[in-house]
Amino acid sequence: MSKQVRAIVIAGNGTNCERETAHACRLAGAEVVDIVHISELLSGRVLLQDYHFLNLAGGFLDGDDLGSAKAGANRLLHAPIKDSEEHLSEHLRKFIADGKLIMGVCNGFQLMVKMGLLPALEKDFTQSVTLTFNDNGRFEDRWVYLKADPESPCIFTRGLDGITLPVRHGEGKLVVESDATLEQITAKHLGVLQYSLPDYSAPTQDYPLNPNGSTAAIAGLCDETGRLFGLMPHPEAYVHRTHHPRWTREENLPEEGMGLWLYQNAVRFIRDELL
Ligand SMILES: NC(=O)CC[C@H](N)C(=O)O
Repeated sequence: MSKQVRAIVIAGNGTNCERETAHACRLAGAEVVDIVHISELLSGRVLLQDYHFLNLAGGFLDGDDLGSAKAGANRLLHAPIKDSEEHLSEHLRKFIADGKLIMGVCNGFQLMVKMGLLPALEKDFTQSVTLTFNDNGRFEDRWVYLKADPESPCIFTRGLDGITLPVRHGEGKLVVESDATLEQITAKHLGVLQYSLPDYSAPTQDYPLNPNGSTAAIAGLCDETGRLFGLMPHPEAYVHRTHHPRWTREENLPEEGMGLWLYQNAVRFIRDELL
C-alpha cells in the first residue's frame, strides 16, 4: 500500500451523513476516501483491510426499527461474506487487531455500542451499554458544549479541552448495564466527552445542556486503546467557521470548525503510526 491515508465511509440501509463524513476526512488530509455501500463489503468486492480509518456515519439505519442501529449491528456481526466461509465480523476483528481506527457518529455510535465495540470492556463484541430514548421522549436538534477528558486514551480528542458541536437524535441517552460498568468506564477514562456547561468547566445533567439525560453526562466513548471512538454529536457538521450558528456575531471562533479537529487527529495518528 502506498503512503496514503485511506478512509472508508459505510453507506446504505438508511445512513444519511456519508457525504459530509467523507468531506471531513478529505479536509483533514486523508488522500483516499471511499463511500462504500454495506452490500459492497458483504459481497467481498471491497475489503476493509485496504483502509486505515473506518467511518460509521449518522442516519436512520433500518428506520430505527427495533431501536436505533440494532438491526444494523446484527447484520455486521452475523452476515457472511458472499461465496466465502468468512464473516464480515472476522474482517472487522482483524482491522481492529491491526491497530486501525474506527469512529462512529450518532447512528454510527449507536451501531458501535450495540455491536459491543464500545466501550469494549469485555473483548470480542460483548455489549455492556446502550443508547436509548432521550429523557424527554423527543428528537433533539441543538448545539451542545462538550468537555474532553485530558486523561483519556482517546486518539481523536488529543489536545482538546472543550468543543461545541450539534446533536440531532432521538436515542442518545447512554445507559450502562451495571454500576461496575460505569466504574470501569470512569476509572479507565473511556467516557471521553461529556455534555458540559458553556465554559467547559464541569459536566452537567441539566436539560438542555445535556439533551438526553445520559448517564454521567457521557456524549462520547472510546475503548482502552483509544483507537475506537463514538459520539452522539456530529463533528462532520462543524468543519468550517461558518457552520457555527453564531459565526457572524461571535469573535474568536477558529477558522476551522471544531469537529474537524477530531478527523485531523485521526489522520495525524495514521501518518505517524500506521504508514
Ligand atoms: N443523526 C442520527 O444519526 C440519528 C440517530 C438515530 N436515528 C436517532 O434518532 O437517535
